[in-house]
Amino acid sequence: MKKKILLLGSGELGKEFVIAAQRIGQTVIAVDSYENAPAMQVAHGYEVINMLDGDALDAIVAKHKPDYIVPEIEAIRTERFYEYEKQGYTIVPSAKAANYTMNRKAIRDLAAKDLGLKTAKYEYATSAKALKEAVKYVGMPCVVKPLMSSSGKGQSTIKTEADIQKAWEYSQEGSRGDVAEVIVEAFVNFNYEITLLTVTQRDGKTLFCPPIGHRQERGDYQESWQPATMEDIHLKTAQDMAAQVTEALGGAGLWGVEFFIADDGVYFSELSPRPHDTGMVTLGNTQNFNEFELHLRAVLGLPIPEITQERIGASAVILASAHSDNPRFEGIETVAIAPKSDFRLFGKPSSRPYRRMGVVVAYDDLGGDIETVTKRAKELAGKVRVY
Ligand SMILES: Nc1ncnc2c1ncn2[C@@H]1O[C@H](COP(=O)(O)OP(=O)(O)OP(=O)(O)O)[C@@H](O)[C@H]1O
Ligand SMILES: NCC(=O)N[C@@H]1O[C@H](COP(=O)([O-])[O-])[C@@H](O)[C@H]1O
Ligand SMILES: [Mg+2]
Repeated sequence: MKKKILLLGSGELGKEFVIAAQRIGQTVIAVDSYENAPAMQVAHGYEVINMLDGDALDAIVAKHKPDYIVPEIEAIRTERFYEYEKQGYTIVPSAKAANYTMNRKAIRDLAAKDLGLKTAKYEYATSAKALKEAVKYVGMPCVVKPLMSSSGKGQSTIKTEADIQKAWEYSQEGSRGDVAEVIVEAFVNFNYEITLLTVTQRDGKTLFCPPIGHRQERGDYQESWQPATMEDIHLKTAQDMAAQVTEALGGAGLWGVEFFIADDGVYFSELSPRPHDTGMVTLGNTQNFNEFELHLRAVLGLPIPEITQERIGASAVILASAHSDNPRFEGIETVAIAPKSDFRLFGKPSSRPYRRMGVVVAYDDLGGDIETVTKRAKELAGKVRVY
């Protein structure tokens, strides 16, 4: 069962996935747009290409003939995946899943229109003028996001009409790919938000991890914790929605399905067809298998007997404060000496303000206090300076 995996995207999430794959003897070729990306540092081989360039993608697929193609980022010419699937390649989780989730329009229309799931009221716009109309339709406050982006890039909130032009310009700076369109969503005044890690398997059985709570700033996650305290009825609703969306997209793998929980119920937000950044909390061994190991098992078609919560935990991000081509880390000792805590530094070769460079995980026994653990993770991460 030695398989070759072509990993498209080589950030921190890919790196942990490669480590999980290495541990059971799989071969991984890591791909990204720059050299020495985190996952490349632990893979068997690497390729540096622009993954939005379909011809460049075709060339490396033909060169490596992988058993599995595993997307890791949101900037890939995923239209080509349908062709690879026809040629007999396995795309993880499936060509449709990777293609639909790459573009907010495809996945939102599938969830809201085809499946009838509850989402924020939304509209699309292709110009500043159209944005103005769209804002009128969804109402203020509302959130603007490029159709192709992630980690909050190009995302802003419109509170008054004066914000509209700025929001359009900002969205165009943060957009990946050649798509100039944005989605405008009514602001959901949620009480809390969660990621529901969902595992679809080749045998058809879908498994759920305990829900992960998280807090976001600038559209990017700051802390996550597991388990999130939530009402059973909301969890059940979220699980039903996650099962529906993942089934409609098809394929085997781990998915990060995002929900907002508000007074009027559970809203589907979006999903990643791969390990989720907020799921890095599982690196604190909060579960019997972390999210990367689960993804790998599902990809390889290895059985997963059960998913159990082994302890409670939290993660908090370590962000850079400056641009550097040789980032330095200060304060790691403070984290290292703290009990029931651990950290990862991703090894990104350069930094820029707010770039995620590492993560602190803190944990406690089942029955411990999740708020205390989260506070500890956050305080420890705050002791690290990257510049
Ligand atoms: N309609 C909304 N109402 C309220 N808050 C929102 C809305 N849309 C997004 N947010 C906030 O912004 C965060 C990031 O949004 P979203 O997940 O859509 O962006 P993203 O760029 O895809 O991020 P990532 O790639 O990290 O998942 C959400 O987790 C939530 O906190
Ligand atoms: N929310 C998506 C997410 O967290 N993706 C993770 O961030 C990396 C890009 O980081 P970079 O922008 O610092 O290169 C991606 O490669 C992936 O691991
Ligand atoms: Mg998100």
